[in-house]
Amino acid sequence: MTSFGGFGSQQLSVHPSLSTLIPISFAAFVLCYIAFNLVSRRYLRRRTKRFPYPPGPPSPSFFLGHYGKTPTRKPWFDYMEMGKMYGELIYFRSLWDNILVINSAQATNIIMERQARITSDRPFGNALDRFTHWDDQIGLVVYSEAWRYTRRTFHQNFRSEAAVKFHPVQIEKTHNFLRSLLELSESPCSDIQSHGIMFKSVYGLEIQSATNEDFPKAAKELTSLVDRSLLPGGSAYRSVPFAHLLARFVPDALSEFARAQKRMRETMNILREGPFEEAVKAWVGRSVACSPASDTVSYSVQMLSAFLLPSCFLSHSSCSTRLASATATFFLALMLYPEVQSKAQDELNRVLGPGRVPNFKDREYLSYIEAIYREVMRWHPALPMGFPHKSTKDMIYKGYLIPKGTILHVNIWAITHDLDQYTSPDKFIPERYLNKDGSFNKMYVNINTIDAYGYGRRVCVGRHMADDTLWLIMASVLATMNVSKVGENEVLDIERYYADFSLW
Ligand code: HEM
Repeated sequence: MTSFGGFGSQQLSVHPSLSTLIPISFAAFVLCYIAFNLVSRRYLRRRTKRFPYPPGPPSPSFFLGHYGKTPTRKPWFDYMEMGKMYGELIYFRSLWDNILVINSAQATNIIMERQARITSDRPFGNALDRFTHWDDQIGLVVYSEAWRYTRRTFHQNFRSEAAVKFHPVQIEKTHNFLRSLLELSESPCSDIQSHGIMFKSVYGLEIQSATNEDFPKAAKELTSLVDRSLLPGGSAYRSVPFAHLLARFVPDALSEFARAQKRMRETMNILREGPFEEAVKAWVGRSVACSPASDTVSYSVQMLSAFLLPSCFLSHSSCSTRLASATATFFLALMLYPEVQSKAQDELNRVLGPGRVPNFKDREYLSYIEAIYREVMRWHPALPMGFPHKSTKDMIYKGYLIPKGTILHVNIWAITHDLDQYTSPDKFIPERYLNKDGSFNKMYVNINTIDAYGYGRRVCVGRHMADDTLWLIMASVLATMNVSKVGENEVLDIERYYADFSLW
């Protein structure tokens, strides 16, 4: 009988070590998983004999689909361009995610609004999402009882009539913003002020204080991390099996992926715990100045039975970045279209008299300012590809099958720049929202006509507050100052600053 020793020494040289075996078996498992998914897709495709999938670009790789090949820099332009070849729907696969980009208002209305019952899920909720705590944020959480509960409470506090309680905070912060602009402060004013409105409205916190200025910084950082995953194909890597184990156990030095996911988890922790704890501390110690915001905090303390505020928090913070982005668009428009500014100031002088800063009661009398706000939202929508939705049932649209589980992206930019709907869509023309006599066209009164806020049951739940904030900022700036470019190179600088806000 061969001795273990002799055989063993031979064994060592022939068999791979454990450190080789682990990655090989991991790779084998991933390949089997992909193969299984592709075979089951092929089987499922039998259903499409009657109804084909919508058209889309041919897949560059059998296994990966378009993984790693989807556009990431201002992709809304690419999908608009592709629309010339494929039409209003563009369908493709990234790993095993079926992805549909919707380029038209009509398809959006039918798929996202009329079929909202089955298109309101989000493509998150897997193990990696749980690791990074994505799954407990209202904007990312799957369509579930938890989402319904959070959304209902959010809606109660932010619906049109309730959002009125934020007016004093909005006025205070907007006036601070005007002051800092007038003092020609070097600080990135609109960013700080919009974060200020969000933090003070919800938590009663002053972000200028040394103790909590980390929050807006963390919020901005997180937004940039999350935003890329919201693009078509941007989240396919998140459902790779064991990705969460890589993120959790692989040392940061060995993997950029693990480092980024851990950073995301830490940032999410700062944001979901910190501001709420500070607000409760301040509330208990009565050190928060009595403001309408305190109502929200005291209400939230009562509702603490669940994850309520922490789960809303990411959306608050990332959405203050949207406010900053819309404000930057407004300044860009004033610089590029001085005649718009003159017309708005004529209206303010006529309706309010010279020198008076407008307030919310004046809004209905200021049609041109209203039109400027609407045009800002159309011209450069702050989230041009919206947030991804996911379908929970098969559906048929114009003879095409959109299978259950498809990730749906509306190209908001394509809709707000559709030549059939808007003449010269790349130009900033507030008059498109006005009647011939200068009054505001009633067709656009409903806030739901603003595409920038998204669609269906996941439509932006903070839109009334955003709407009030942006209108007030725009009206107040126009009433108190002239915005113009100083030299020829200035526009370039401003555009870089603006690009920073819009992240892509
Ligand atoms: C210019 C300002 C803003 C824009 C353009 C904007 C846009 C959007 C969009 C496009 C979505 C995704 C809708 C969809 O899935 O179809 C969204 C979701 C959301 N927004 Fe906003 N938003 C803004 C400001 C705000 C503010 C100020 C708040 C909070 C007060 C807020 C809270 C939310 C929340 C919580 C969601 C997730 C809703 C859900 O998934 O059920 N947003 N927003």
